[in-house]
Amino acid sequence: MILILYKRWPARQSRLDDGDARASANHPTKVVPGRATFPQAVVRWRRLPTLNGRACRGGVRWRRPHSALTPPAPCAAPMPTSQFLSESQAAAEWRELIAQTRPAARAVLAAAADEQLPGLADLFYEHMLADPHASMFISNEQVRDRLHASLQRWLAAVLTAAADDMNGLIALQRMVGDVHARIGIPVNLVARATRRLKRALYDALIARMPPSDDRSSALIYVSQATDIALEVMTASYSRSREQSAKTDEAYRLFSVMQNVGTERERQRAALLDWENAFVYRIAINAQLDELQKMAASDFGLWFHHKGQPAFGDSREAQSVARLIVEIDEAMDAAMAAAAVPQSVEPMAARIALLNLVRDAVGQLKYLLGALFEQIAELETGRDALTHLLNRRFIPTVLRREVVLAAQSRTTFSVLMVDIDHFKAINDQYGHDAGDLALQTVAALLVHNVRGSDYAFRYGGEEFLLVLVETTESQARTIAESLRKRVEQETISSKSGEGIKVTISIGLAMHTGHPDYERTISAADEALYRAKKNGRNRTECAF
Ligand SMILES: Nc1nc2c(ncn2[C@@H]2O[C@H](COP(=O)(O)OP(=O)(O)OP(=O)(O)O)[C@@H](O)[C@H]2O)c(=O)[nH]1
Repeated sequence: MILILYKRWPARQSRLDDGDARASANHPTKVVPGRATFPQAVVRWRRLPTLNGRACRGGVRWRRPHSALTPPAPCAAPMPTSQFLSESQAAAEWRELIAQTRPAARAVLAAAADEQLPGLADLFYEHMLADPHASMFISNEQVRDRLHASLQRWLAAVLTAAADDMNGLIALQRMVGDVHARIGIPVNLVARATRRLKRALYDALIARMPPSDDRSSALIYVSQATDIALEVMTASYSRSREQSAKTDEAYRLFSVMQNVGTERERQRAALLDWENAFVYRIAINAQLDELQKMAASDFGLWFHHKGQPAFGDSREAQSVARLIVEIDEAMDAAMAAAAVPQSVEPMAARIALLNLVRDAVGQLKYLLGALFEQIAELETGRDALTHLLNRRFIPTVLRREVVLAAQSRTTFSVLMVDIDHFKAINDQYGHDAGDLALQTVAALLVHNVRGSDYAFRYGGEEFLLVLVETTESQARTIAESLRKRVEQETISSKSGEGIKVTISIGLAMHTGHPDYERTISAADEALYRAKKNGRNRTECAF
């Protein structure tokens, strides 16, 4: 494992402490019906479970669910779970392994964990850094500063795992897999380096223990426990990679897709043409075998060759494919029935077919509309209200910026911006005024950063800015100038009232760590402090 683990979360007070209703599970953030809200923004601050006190000493903490950054695409085909051991199976297997491991073997493993870890971590990273692909992501300095200690913590957790600690242990493996996926460390490389690690551990145990049942038990534990850990990691790595591949692809489509509107009209018309021809032939009592199959129609061909690849493996696309097959099968069945003399009353069979086809085509029209709507959103790739970039592209952009920063030896900053007391603006002036405030702040943000920077709508009244190639002091200056610029603005409501808004900003620098989520988390923590310390201010994570 490259093991870029998260630092222990600082035990911080919950947003409940400052009387913030949105932090309360009993007071979930309101969603404005029919408004440009984000599904992710609905659950903005939530209680995260602890990793058995390891990852979160404070017991619980409140934070925005960053994992939602890579949105749970409703369209994503789930990873076939049978390919991977499920986490509960893995936990059960691990518990059983612990129960079967002899106490003396466990004691030796714990001692080995204590003594051997630094050497083992050296060996692991030596191997990793020899690989040109991995070394692109992990500089020696980073390994020394952060990753070395993370790997040691992981190895200690695996070697000294306790049965009652299983949820945390499994969650740890899942998190490592996710982090590897975000950074782009290939799973085969991790598996290879882990083999080296295992080999070294075997050697250490063999040197430490004479041949005995205890030694065998310790060796079996090392072998099986690392395998289970790796399997959980790999499953979560694969899911994350699949998801990010979809988002990258969406970004690519967003960049290159043209004429979605024209295509939508063309295919709607093709579907209608087919339906009209079908109804006409039924009406004139034409032979059923003269009817064109849906799969062979203009629409069917287009969907098979172009639509399906463009829409991906979404549920809607799968439903379209299924309906096309169902229509054609119903036509085959009706033809077969008509061919058998006196088997069915011919008119009844035709009417049954007509009803089925009309119903299926109705569904197809609806599904087609939904699919094109999704693609149209991709085409713009922008939030409809503010015209800022859609937050789903944050991982794609930040992954690239991490690589560019490493190549050019520069850094970038992340600003988490949140409008203060925005709910009060909605309440006092109405949601139209709230929308106008959002648009105004968004425009001010975009127009007061460089063209090379990125501005995303992150949640309801929250924005994320990425300032490329900026130093700490430049980022601080830009953040403050944005804050002041918004403070100076007066927004005119429809009723002519002047609305004043302020923003709070959390600022974090990319530190060279390849996991961009760390930077977002740091900016998020800083924003939390800015809110807590009075709002209309910038707080830095450094
Ligand atoms: N008008 C409008 N309101 C929105 C939109 N999206 C979210 N909101 C509202 O934004 C408000 C955010 O309120 P809170 O999360 O309590 O935050 P706040 O009032 O800004 O308080 P602080 O952030 O703590 O200063 C909620 O009332 C949401 O309903 C939108 O697209 N348009």
